Amino acid sequence: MATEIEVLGENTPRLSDREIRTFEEFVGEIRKRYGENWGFVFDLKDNIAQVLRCIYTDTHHSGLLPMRHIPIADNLSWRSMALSMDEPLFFDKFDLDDPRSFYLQRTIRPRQMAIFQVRRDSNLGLVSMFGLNETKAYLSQLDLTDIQALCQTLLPVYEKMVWRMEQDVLDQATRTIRQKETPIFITELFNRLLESPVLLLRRLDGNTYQAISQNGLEGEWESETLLFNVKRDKDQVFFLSEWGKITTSRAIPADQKLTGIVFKPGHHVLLCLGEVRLVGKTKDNLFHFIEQIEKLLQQKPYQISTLSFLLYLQHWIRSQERDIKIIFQHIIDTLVPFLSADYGTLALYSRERNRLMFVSQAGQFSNPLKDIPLADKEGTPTSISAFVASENKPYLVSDVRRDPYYRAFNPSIRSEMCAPIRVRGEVIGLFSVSSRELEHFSKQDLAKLEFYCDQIGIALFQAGILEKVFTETEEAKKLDQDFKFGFDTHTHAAEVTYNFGNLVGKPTGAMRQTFDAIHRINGSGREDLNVLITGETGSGKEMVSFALHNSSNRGKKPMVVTNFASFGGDPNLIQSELFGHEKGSFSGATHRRIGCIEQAHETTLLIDEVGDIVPSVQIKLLRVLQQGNVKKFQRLGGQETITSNVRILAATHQNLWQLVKEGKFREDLFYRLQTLVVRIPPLRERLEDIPLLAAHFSARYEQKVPGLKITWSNRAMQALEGYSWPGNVRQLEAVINRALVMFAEDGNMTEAAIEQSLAAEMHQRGNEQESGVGGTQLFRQVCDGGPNAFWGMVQQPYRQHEITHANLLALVREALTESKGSYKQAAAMMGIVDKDYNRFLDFLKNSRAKLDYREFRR
Ligand SMILES: Nc1ncnc2c1ncn2[C@@H]1O[C@H](COP(=O)(O)OP(=O)(O)OP(=O)(O)O)[C@@H](O)[C@H]1O
Repeated sequence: MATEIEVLGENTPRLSDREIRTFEEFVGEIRKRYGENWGFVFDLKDNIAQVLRCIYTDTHHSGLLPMRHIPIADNLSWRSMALSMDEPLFFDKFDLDDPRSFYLQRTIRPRQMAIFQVRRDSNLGLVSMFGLNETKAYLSQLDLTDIQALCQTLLPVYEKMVWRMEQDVLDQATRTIRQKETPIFITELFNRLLESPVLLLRRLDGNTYQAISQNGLEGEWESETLLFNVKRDKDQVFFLSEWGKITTSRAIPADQKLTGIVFKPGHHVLLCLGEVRLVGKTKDNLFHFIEQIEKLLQQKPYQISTLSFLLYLQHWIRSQERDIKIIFQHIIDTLVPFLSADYGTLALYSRERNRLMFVSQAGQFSNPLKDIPLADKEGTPTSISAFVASENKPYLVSDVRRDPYYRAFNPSIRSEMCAPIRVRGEVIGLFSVSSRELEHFSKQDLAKLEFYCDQIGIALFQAGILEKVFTETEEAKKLDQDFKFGFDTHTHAAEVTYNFGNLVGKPTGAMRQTFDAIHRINGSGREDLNVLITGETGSGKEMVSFALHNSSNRGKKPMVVTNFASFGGDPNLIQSELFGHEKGSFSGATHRRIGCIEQAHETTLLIDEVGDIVPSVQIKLLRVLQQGNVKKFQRLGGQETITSNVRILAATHQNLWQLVKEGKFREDLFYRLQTLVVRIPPLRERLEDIPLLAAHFSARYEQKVPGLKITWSNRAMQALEGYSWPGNVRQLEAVINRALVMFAEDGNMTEAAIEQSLAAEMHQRGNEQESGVGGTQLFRQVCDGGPNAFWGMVQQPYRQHEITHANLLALVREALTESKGSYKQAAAMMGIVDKDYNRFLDFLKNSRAKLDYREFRR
């Protein structure tokens, strides 16, 4: 018998001749093998509307199907049931009176029914077979397996159809959303989703409602007054159990039940006319929509917002845009807020390399986008995403601190979920989202995430840009290698090549220009150019120098650092520091000394606080800087010409131009240094970096205290973000460390711990300004500290910037006050033994802390 095929349903996409032929061949093959008496129905799963759409049936048996679509829900119908199963569903003696047969017309009485799944990862649709002849039709278990396999030949058509159908719905909705006001869009959307006429009402007061939009309803439904009782079912759905007074220009058809959904917290009511059953995924989706809509409707004027997430997702994927990074960024930007997550990442999985490439991120945090292997040497997954990639299953983590695969990058993250993006069953990527809240995501959220990932997979496949994804990401990865800013706190630290050292900063934030500058300088390969690094004290100038040095050809040798702030403006000392001196070249020059330019042969020299070099030495430095990398000079008091191949970097916290204007800095040297400038913004201009820095310092601290796991409360982080940080990153580090040592119990960083540490900080800074009180305290501590306490309690912390110059001055002032101007006695009080007395004086001199003793002789 010739097979005729009919397309059913208005919203069903049209089929090409080739697709029709595929179905015909399938039907022909089954009839050939199993007899002529089979009728067929082909259903497709519509993810957006959450219904089964009948796409074909053979004409002969078209009476089997009603035109309306079947909601996908357990036990609602045999077909929706079969959709949720892995195995074919088979009835030898089919019972037409079972309520689950509701969607089959009673005019035809099939004896047998078999429903098969067409599946890739999840079921895309069904093939139903109805045996109409009592005697002939019979299928064995073996036959079922055979037919199930045969059904897979339809897979390409099903995949294409799913795609086209979604396109179609989304296209229409996208057009609507662009053209119309939100209420109209909402009613259209619900009308489409629920396949029921809908009415959107706004509460005026009490129980008076006004209709603001309607769809699928005939007649006018204006300014209605409505009384209704809502019934709340156990899952929080509100149904209208009874209409109050409602005026319409048309009567409500008697055979239609009325159902309503009340928006939470409820200034709006969406009424659906007809039988709307909310079950399974449909309900989840609707809830999500309802919440979004409620938010949307509260805004004035009504505006389009995240409600359209799916539409925009599809829109971006189907647009002419072929830059995968842009597409991914749009996907993730849309979905992260929609999933009420604080952060999300999208990674690609390269099977050949067995690595994950993180390509986009969105949300409140930022992490270097890395390329990491799937497992470490022991075979343990390197992250939650890696675990999901290897298992090919979604994964929900309610508390990341208890998860073996979680790798912290931000201390505020508490829960996470991740799902694979698959194309033809193979994992090609991972989408993970995280939150600051414990147990933030539910199983339903995970199901949603999986659903979105399925959409992304289908879309990428259909858009035919997957190959491009991989090649482009490889290229991007090469570029990213140079941009490996940031840090990593735990095990995959070894993975990161710190071309920029441990320089932490949000690549998209205020540090962007600094990173760009470093990147450009590194990329230029011009190591003969002078680089000046500017930034306030503690902002990270030394770290930037290390970043420049480490990534240069000279990076294998250690960088030499000199700081002129400690030379008290003494020209001999400064010159000697730079060029070295011969024995006896000036009083105190008891030995030959090798200067730092010479020490830095074949490596880099950082001249810190270059603004502190006195003008008489500036001219000599200028001559050196003019020479290119190979410097020729003589030691102080020497005749021999020394050659050193050195790259010089200079840093300053001062405004050099101001010094030029004041006559303290040579203009020619100023211009020479200005060739390339890397500016580091103060921390107060990049508060977005604080969470990253906090995580970085916490991780460092954790390494020092085995077993300690530091946790951050949101409010603690906010307290950090609320301070102005005059001492920049160094001060932040000090505040965090102090809070950890003194105020945080078991590593719990609370707001109180931060507040206390900040209070101590402010107290100390206040003392510094008064230059005295802090000194008294420090002096007492040193005196009580026993022999040699001075070196450990003062000299070392001063060098490490843990105590400031003002603190040191205050200490010396206090010591001299106590000793009435005697340095000898002051030294003894502070535990300095005789043989170290000169060392003590030298230290004070070099630190510009050797005060005139005469002031204290009273
Ligand atoms: N971007 C950053 N990432 C991580 N740590 C940083 C960063 N910037 C600064 N730090 C930390 O802050 C401290 C001060 O940094 P650094 O010594 O580089 O500042 P500086 O500008 O050279 O200070 P100064 O002007 O006092 O010499 C260091 O201990 C470093 O660990």
